[in-house]
Amino acid sequence: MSATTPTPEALAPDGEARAPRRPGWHAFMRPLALVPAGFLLLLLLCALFAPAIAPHDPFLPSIKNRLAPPGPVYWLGTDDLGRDMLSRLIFGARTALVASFQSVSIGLVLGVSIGLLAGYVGGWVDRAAMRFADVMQSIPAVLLALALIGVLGKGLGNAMLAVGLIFSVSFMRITRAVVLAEREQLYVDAARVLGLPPLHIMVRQILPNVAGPLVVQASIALGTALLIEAMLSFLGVGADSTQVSWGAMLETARQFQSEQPLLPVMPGLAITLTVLSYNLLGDVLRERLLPGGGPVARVRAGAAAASAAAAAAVPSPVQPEGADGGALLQVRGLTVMAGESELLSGVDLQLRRGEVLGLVGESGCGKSMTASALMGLLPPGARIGAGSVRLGGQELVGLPEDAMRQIRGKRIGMIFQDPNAALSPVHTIGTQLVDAVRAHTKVSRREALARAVELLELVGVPDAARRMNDYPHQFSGGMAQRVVIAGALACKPELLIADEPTTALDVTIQAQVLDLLTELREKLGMSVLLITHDLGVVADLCDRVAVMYAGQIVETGGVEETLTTPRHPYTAALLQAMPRGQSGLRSLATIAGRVPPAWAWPRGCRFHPRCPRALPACADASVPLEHGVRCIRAQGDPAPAPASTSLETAR
Ligand SMILES: Nc1ncnc2c1ncn2[C@@H]1O[C@H](COP(=O)(O)OP(=O)(O)OP(=O)(O)O)[C@@H](O)[C@H]1O
Repeated sequence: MSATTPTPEALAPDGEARAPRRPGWHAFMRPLALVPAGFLLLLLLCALFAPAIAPHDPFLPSIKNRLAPPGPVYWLGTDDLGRDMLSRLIFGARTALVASFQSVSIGLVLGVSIGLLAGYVGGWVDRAAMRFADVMQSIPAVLLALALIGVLGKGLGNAMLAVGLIFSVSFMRITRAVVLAEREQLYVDAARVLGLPPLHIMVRQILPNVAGPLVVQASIALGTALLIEAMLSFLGVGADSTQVSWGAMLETARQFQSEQPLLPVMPGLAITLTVLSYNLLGDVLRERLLPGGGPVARVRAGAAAASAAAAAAVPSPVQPEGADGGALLQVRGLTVMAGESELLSGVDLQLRRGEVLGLVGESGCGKSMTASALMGLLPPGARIGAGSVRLGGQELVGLPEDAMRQIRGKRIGMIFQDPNAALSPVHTIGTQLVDAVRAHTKVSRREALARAVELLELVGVPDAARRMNDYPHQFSGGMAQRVVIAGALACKPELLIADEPTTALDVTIQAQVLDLLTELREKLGMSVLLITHDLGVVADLCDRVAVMYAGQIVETGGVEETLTTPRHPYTAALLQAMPRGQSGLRSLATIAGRVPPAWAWPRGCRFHPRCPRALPACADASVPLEHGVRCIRAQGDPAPAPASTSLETAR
């Protein structure tokens, strides 16, 4: 791999990735959608312009014309008090729409707020919300509405408040379910890594994903609300005599149906057609907006940015370095626990300014856990048991969350393995980069936009200004990773943690992204902690390497000496297990066995059960890391483990 100037990948010209096919808004051009949409539009117009449209005063009685059949003056006839049925229907549309929108809005505001909080915070808040929802849903909606009206008093406003409370339960459940799924997504981790506050993450990152299901549910709820309003007005606890309600018109019609059989037809039809229209429209929206056919439908196919962390537009002040000997990052004895298990045991790392340190090891060795501990973003259940993490002399372990949020993104940036998952699918790249820039920097939106374009240019995204308006799914994997890197650099962090930044990418693109990292490190002078499985990448990019096994650093040193004369048998085994271009059809060496789980780290040297050079003493007591190696043979006998190789071979 050569460190050449990054070029946009050839596989996807201009970085374009084709978006998955999905039904467009032309879905609304079908009769199934046009007819209900047209009907609802007509209703809306009636509601808005009722006084202008209605031919008569809907409240003006005319006893001499009572129960008149349809005719040239009263097109739809009159009711028992001689009031014009057509005018009452038109005014009834106003009541129906206001009441249903009012209750659905109440339901949405309440349900979405509680659902967001319950899903995101979890714990007792979630349990309390769910038990409350269970109780509410075990009672039939109309009974509950009647009970609430009993407490709140009669009247359409109270009736709709009651209905809104009932609806809030279903909105809450939907929101919570989506939040539970979304909060585990990498783009949410990415937002945390940026140092964005929880409210911002909930509202700006997660909430847009709930929009599709909510719109569908709301359209169905509008129909239900209208039915409940009609029912309550029919029972005499909804609309009063100053309002016209289709439900109340039906009640009157019931009483005088024997004298005027046409009386219930029009209000009945109005209710039926409106509810049907809401439901048909809900079906079209479902097809358009929900997974399997919608914009929110996991269109992650190629995004990657808002992730990383980063902050201030100017380099943040570095604390006095004191005893850290010029190191930017100094990790000492870092131990991470989950219950009784040690996931990391006394990890020591040191990273100088402008240096690239590779952290390597098999899957399950603790590389990502180390990165999470450095960022102060351990998964639930894991905690720091001991040790210290100093960044530019400032201790990070034990720092309050607010202070840590100022470090994340601002002084430490992070990029992730899967660029497609690291970006929010519902925001443009421009919005996400602007958020990244403004997370820690007080700049205007215009300045942040200019900086975002600069960042995209810096990471080699062609036609940067135009691409600001694109969504993540419109970027290829390599381009998406460039956007993620741009997000991570938004505030010029001193340290960039790159957690397997190329694993999810095509081989040809991997080289370009690695070249980009090399170039950026030279240009910006930042330190990089590069987590990888690939010793070839380490040989290419890193100055020093730390080899990790079973939650411990087992060997650390300069890249050249460590990869050419490994001293720990595990490093030697990793090198032997590397595929080499010139090896022809030679079968690949593997390391026998697998990394044990954290609760079963072996006694003594943790690698001894898999080590070809193990001595009986290796199982006796744990081995300290001395002179950069954690092996009693290497410490007693300076001869390297048998895997000497040249750096060129490693590459
Ligand atoms: N949330 C968690 N709770 C408890 N143990 C965990 C948790 N996450 C990871 N572990 C354990 O911690 C150890 C280290 O895992 P980690 O993900 O850091 O390994 P890794 O080297 O980064 O692997 P990979 O390369 O696959 O990402 C493993 O034994 C893993 O099972």
